[in-house]
Amino acid sequence: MHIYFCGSIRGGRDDVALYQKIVKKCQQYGEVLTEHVSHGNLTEKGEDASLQGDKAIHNRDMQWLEMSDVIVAEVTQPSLGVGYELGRAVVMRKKILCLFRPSSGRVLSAMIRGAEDGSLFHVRDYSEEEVEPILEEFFSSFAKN
Ligand SMILES: O=c1[nH]c(=O)n([C@H]2C[C@H](O)[C@@H](COP(=O)(O)O)O2)cc1CO
Repeated sequence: MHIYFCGSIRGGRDDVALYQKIVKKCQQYGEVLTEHVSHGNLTEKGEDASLQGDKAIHNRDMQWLEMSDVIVAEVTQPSLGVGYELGRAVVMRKKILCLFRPSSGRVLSAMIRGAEDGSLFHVRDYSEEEVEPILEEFFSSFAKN
């Protein structure tokens, strides 16, 4: 299974430790194409785009999104890139799980919360210690479909 993980990069790296936990768990179920999003040494400047530029990052990520069977997004730290990826994934009719931590004090965008449709687009509120069981539940339901 190909898994596309979305997490904030230029939107801010506050949750990178949590991204690592999510990616590690997802790797029990398949190949995470965007493992770099969870790397501790990736700063909010983003990947080194000096050679090919942001267009190369965008085009590679859109190819990976097309290849993916499932999208897992940590959406607590707001990120334009993650919002864009999710919008594109909806058009591609991918199965999507968005994870949000209300303990952050933030209120999730209506464009994400309101996209929940009970079949392809799922939004789960969670606290950090629940993340692994939530992913287990999500991937086991995915295997049945
Ligand atoms: O260097 C990058 N590499 C990359 O893969 N992305 C993708 C993956 C992330 O899920 C998402 C983060 O977007 P943003 O940088 O706007 O927070 O965009 C984004 C950047 C920088 O915008």
